[in-house]
Amino acid sequence: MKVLTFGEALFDIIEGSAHLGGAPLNLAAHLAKLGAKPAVLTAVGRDKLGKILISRAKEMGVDTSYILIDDKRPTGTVTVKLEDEGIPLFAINEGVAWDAITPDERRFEALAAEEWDVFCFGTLAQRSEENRKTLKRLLSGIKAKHFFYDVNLRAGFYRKEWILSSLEHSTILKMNEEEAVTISSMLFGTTYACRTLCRLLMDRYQKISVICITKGPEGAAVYQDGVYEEIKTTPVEVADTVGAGDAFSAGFLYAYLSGYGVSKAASIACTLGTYVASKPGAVPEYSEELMKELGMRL
Ligand SMILES: OC[C@H]1O[C@](O)(CO)[C@@H](O)[C@@H]1O
Repeated sequence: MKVLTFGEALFDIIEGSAHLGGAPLNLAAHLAKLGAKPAVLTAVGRDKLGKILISRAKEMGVDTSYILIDDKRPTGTVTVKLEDEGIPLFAINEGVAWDAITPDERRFEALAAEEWDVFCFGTLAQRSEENRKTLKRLLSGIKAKHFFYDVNLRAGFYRKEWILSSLEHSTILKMNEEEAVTISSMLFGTTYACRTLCRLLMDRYQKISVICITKGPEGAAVYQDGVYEEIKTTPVEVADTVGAGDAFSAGFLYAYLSGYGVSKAASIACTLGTYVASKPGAVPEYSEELMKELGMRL
């Protein structure tokens, strides 16, 4: 399974300790752990953190050949404050390496020459003009069976026009419950229930064939071919919810692209997302128990 993710790669500083982070990198790391072959198109600085990030990503089985090195900007960092129930508040530094993901012609050609199973992107990296340009080129130049858009809104770093153009290009859409409320009022001027929102989005965006909505401890919902289904998850004690959504995405994509139906894929995704919420950071080690469970279900 060949996956390309595009966007931020960084370190989350959660209560003083550094963890690998950035939704596209988290997603790739989980996909690699599950057995896919993910590559990340991002940028780090020519600094110590950048070196560590690349070597950790490599160790986990992520293809780092599209991680660009920026001579001027530092590797991205995010300070994460945890609110009640491990809900994170992000202070996302600006002017960092992943704000200028600008591959040269040779790299663009290499990316366009490959056949990807899925190309994954989000909203945050679109905060810079350089990245919006790169993304535009990728969305029209890359050969991928699926275009996975994780809405993943971060306060202060999204605009309606970026979301609308992202929706135009996606075939699989993922958001959480709060993002569903934002999207609903942004697009339709009112807060529709998730089921109605899914139907309206699919009527409007012909390319979208699957929508996932994560609901924290409640589990998730998945919508395909007019069928809306809710998947329950077993609640856990939460360490922090950082990266739980990214782990959900990885579990869903891995299972769905392996040929499982959307409800089974969403259930596996919930297992992985819940596990990540129970551990500090976005990409914790997998326990024996988790691997056994995934092994039995995949
Ligand atoms: O990508 C932006 C932020 O969101 C996360 O990916 C979690 O979903 C963090 O690791 C990162 O700081």
